[in-house]
Amino acid sequence: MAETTNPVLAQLGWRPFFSEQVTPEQRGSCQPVRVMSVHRGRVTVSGEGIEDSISSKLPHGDGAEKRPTVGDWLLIDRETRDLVHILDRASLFKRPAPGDQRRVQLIAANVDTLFIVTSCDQDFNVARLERYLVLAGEVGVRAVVVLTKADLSSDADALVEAARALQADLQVELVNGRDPSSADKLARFCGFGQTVALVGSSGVGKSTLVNTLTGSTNIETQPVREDDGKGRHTTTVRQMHRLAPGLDGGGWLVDTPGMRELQMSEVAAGVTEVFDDVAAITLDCKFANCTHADEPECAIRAAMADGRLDPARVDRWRKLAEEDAVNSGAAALRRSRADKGRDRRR
Ligand SMILES: Nc1nc2c(ncn2[C@@H]2O[C@H](COP(=O)(O)OP(=O)(O)OP(=O)(O)O)[C@@H](O)[C@H]2O)c(=O)[nH]1
Ligand SMILES: [Zn+2]
Repeated sequence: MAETTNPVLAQLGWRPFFSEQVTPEQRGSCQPVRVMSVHRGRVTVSGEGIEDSISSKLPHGDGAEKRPTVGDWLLIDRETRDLVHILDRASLFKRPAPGDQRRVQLIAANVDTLFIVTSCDQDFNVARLERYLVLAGEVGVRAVVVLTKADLSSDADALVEAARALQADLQVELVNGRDPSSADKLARFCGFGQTVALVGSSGVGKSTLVNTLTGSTNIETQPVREDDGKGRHTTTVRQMHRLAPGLDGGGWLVDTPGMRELQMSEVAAGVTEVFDDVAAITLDCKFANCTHADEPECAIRAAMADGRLDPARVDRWRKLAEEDAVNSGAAALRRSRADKGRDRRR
């Protein structure tokens, strides 16, 4: 398809995964655009020769995942600019809708790399990093641990090692988020057509990093004027930021409140991926349903005893696996919340 070589689309992240989904009929009547931000009933989109706000209503079919979200690729009618189709997503961040656990809230689509941001000072926490790695594994994006505030720490190298030990071949970058030359270490993930997103606790330096990577002084003040479809102009905040041109012609950075708040939803696939070594050892337990507590011939206890497995790591694996089982039902989830509340009150 011609669009694969179109530089405007390529810069927006268009690639064979998307172009291959377009049928010959759609090629004639539709054009692909990427969602830059989402508002009530409307989305702002960018494509070849188009920067516009369009209705986010699909002609047929509804349901949670049938709504466009930030980062989505859409096919729109060349003439009417009506939304025709949402292309399958290469990756999708979602969570249970706040206040209604049965509904799904979409957060961002087609992210290539997730920056898991933590700082060298008080925030560094192995269990939290592991949770984010599980999330990245579940969504299917490449994870990069970004350790900020390198300039404030004297034992940063030890933290880098601790983070690297979490997963084979895990990328860990130590940066001073305020210093562009230091943040340049992240450039190889931010190149032409690439999309990155950040997660991490409050205060670890996400905004600082976003400002440095986009070459802007304040991301909060990048309004876009857009037509609300009724002839009025409203001012909204962009959710996909162009990365600094110095970073190889620019990729994209998704920064939305939903993304920042993201913790974990259901972690099924992810837990086994991050803890694949632990999962492999459980296969050697005598009983398939071993709880690794006091059963005879338990491979997990044996591995802890002879030093092959770190008991603290096994403990975290257990907690995540339990949470996983609980999360698989919304009712069960509410029960667990109630239990946790009760525990805290004890
Ligand atoms: N010395 C130093 N300070 C940093 C670095 N990164 C961030 N800071 C400072 O840490 C504080 C918090 O940084 P923010 O970028 O606001 O953190 P955040 O993660 O966006 O926090 P929320 O907006 O609450 O989510 C600010 O005072 C930053 O200037 C760094 O690499 N080195
Ligand atoms: Zn066992």
